[in-house]
Amino acid sequence: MEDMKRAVAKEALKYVEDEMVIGLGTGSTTAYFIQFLGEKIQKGELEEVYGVPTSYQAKILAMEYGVPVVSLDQVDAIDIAVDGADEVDPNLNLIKGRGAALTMEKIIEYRAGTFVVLVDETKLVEYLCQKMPVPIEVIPAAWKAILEELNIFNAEAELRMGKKKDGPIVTENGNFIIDAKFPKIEDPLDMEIELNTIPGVVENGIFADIADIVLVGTKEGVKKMER
Ligand SMILES: O=C[C@H](O)[C@H](O)[C@H](O)COP(=O)(O)O
Repeated sequence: MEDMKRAVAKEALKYVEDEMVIGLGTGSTTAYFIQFLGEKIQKGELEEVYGVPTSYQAKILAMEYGVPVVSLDQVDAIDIAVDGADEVDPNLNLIKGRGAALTMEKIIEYRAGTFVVLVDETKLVEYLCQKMPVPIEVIPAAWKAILEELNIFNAEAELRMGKKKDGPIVTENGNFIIDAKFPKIEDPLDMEIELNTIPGVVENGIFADIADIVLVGTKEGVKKMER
């Protein structure tokens, strides 16, 4: 599994050129990309490249490996964004947010000239929500009302609890996460928009029609899916 993650991360470097502003995703797969990117910059093989992190994890890794970091409000445009995903359907719609960074990820990746997604083959599904729930970032005061509202969609939904923290996890924006397992998402774009109309929802982890390229790590090597 780690070999597949490393392989897709290496492949993603081929899309990076001098003077690019790069959206730096969150998660274990993108961590390799940030590492390899930093190593290339340190060797002088890439120049004038800047990273816009989607989370503290991405920022800390970028600092550790020597990728110059800038914030979204310091750049005019993002040339490319690179990030992992929890599920990818045949039309390159995604579920993201296992790491609770979905809101900043979507803000940055929506704006990227090219959005490259890095996954291993276990993330490929026939339809969204086949295996993974949709993470939904919510305003803390609204969590219970939103949980109840999700019953309309027949979702099995729960508040995400901390592992090394008592009580719910708190996102980098100061919000809670609800993980909602829907029976089957027939129309990802429709569902993405509908969930965001619920008052108190900040953003949800369906990324419909955003990914341009998906690099899939398989036992036979890296495969490319493109829209
Ligand atoms: O919030 C986290 C992100 O959406 C991650 O990019 C996603 O969960 C994939 O992470 P990983 O590469 O560790 O499977």
